[in-house]
Amino acid sequence: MADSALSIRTIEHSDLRDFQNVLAWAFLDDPRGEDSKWLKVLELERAHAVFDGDEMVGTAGILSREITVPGGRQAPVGAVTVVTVKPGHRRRGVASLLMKTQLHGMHENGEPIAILWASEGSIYRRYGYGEYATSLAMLKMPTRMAFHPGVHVSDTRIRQVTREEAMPFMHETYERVRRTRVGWLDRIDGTWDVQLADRDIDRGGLSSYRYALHPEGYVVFRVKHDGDSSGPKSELHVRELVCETEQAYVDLYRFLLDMDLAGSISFYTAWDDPILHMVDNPRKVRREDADALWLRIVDLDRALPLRQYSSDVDSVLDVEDTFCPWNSGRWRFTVKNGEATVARTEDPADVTLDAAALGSAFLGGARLSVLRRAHRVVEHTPGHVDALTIAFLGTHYPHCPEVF
Ligand SMILES: CC(=O)SCCNC(=O)CCNC(=O)[C@H](O)C(C)(C)COP(=O)(O)OP(=O)(O)OC[C@H]1O[C@@H](n2cnc3c(N)ncnc32)[C@H](O)[C@@H]1OP(=O)(O)O
Repeated sequence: MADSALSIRTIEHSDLRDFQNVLAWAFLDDPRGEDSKWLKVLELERAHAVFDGDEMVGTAGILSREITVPGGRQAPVGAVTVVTVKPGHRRRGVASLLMKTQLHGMHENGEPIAILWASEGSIYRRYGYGEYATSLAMLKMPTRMAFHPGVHVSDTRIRQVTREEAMPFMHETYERVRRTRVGWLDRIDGTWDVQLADRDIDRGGLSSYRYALHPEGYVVFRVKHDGDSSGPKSELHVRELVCETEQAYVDLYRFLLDMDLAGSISFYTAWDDPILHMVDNPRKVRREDADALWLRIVDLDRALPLRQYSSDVDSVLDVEDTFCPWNSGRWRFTVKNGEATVARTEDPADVTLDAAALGSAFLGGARLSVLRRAHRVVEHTPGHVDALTIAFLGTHYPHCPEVF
């Protein structure tokens, strides 16, 4: 429950200095004033601040984006960002007030889905966000690994070019590719500036970005220079690898693996990145998994029909949602030929689950059958959880390649 001394409103241009100070201090960062890269994408009319009297003590923003959902469709999504509370004002309901204002506002605007990257794993489930809506694999591999004999590398020439030369091609390629990848987002010019920010302060001690183009894809990476008397062993840190064809993916990986003076490659990539099956010795690829997007179904009856499903089902879902109570209660969820309809019903429930569980499963990330084993989903009619699990799964794991 929020402290009654608190008030909340959207921000104006004159609030930006305080807004940036609060978020910098909350993230243990240096305030950057006008230099903050987040200014390039912040939508003032969707950014909220909480005040204790005249003092700004909390911030949060929503970015109006589009996400690719199963079936290759695009759905509007509120990308929640810069949720911060000034040190000294925590644990008195500031973040909860921000979350409630955002989600109720999205409901009134008819925006069906919210997504975020969580700074800590214990914050967002209470607000109905589901973990592992998309996952990440953090891969580290030695260069010069051979491919499995069946992997064909083409003789296409890959060109390393300047940022200015690369940008137009990258914009066009990304725009086509993101429409085919579940979990990928659209980008405006400001998004590119944030995602590929390349000032000294953005580099974390690594080199500036390098850009390499293939006719059907591109790779962006930084270099961490390293080496000793045994020879050079610089690290290539891949920022994004975006390809329209599988051949380009193979060719660009080969380009990186064959880079002279480099000893290893690191890449935060899709959970099911095919590289593990491309190389001759998959154990040489060290892999650590992490949650990526957390997803919140804001309006269940608007959100569920937005995507396509893998098989037919007909189940009554009893949904628990105290934070967004308009979703609570029983819904008949029917899929025919991949298309879903959702309607209120008085029929008995086949499955009970909460909003966060539904959010985890929505893109085909977490499996409802696994959530049942975790006691997050309860089956009342045998067979329904398995049927729903299969309906929600896609051919690939969902993946979101950018942190916003
Ligand atoms: C999408 C993003 O922007 S992710 C970035 C999130 N921001 C940060 O990590 C910056 C540093 N942290 C902060 O600014 C703050 O601690 C926040 C935003 C995480 C939480 O703000 P607060 O105003 O303290 O949260 P609030 O008081 O509303 O807490 C609500 C509940 O969540 C719990 N909670 C809040 N933060 C945390 C946390 N980091 N770990 C565990 N529990 C937490 C509270 O204990 C409380 O639980 P209760 O309802 O059972 O009493």
